Amino acid sequence: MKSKLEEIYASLLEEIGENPEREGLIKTPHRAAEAMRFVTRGYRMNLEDIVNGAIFKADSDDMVIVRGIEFFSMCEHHLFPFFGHANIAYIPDGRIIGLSKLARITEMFARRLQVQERLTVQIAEAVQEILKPKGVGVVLQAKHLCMMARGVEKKSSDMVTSHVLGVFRTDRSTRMEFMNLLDLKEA
Ligand SMILES: Nc1nc2c(ncn2[C@@H]2O[C@H](COP(=O)(O)OP(=O)(O)OP(=O)(O)O)[C@@H](O)[C@H]2O)c(=O)[nH]1
Ligand SMILES: [Zn+2]
Repeated sequence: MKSKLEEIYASLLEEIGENPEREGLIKTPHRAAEAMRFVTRGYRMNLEDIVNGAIFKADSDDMVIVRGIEFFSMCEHHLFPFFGHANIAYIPDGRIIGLSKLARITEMFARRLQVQERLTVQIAEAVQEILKPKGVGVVLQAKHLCMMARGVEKKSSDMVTSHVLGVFRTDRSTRMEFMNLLDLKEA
């Protein structure tokens, strides 16, 4: 039986003037539905499950930065992808988090309909909530297909957003250390 999403994609094909019965398109509603479920799977994830207790005691209070975490998200205005890299830093307060978990947190929020600004804030707040560090800084750099492939058609533009919490907000030198350690070239 066809899922609701498959039926919607079949109607969409008809609506744009295509024949959903032609050979190349027979399985398209099924594939498109699967793809849409994949790029929105973040709605079916939660923070506790993905962090899975991977928080460890540590004495250090030196800045930890994970740079260049790839992400793919979906612009909530056009349902077009935007994609790029996330950079996440924190200052530990007795605890550190498993390295992969910062990428998983990014994935959980990226795989939803988003605007880049909110994605940035949600990642920062999730790290703050689960780890309770002295501060968190997040910088995202991304290219938006809605701006490259349609609309104003600016292919080389990208968007940089940041959100900082705790000492990254109150202490300028911490913030500067973070920004200086980033290597923002191409999204
Ligand atoms: N701030 C922000 N804007 C976004 C993001 N993704 C897409 N947009 C913008 O959302 C806006 C929607 O504008 P509208 O005028 O309602 O829609 P539109 O007619 O399709 O706009 P154009 O893209 O200018 O053709 C556009 O300016 C997009 O570039 C995002 O992550 N953050
Ligand atoms: Zn868009």
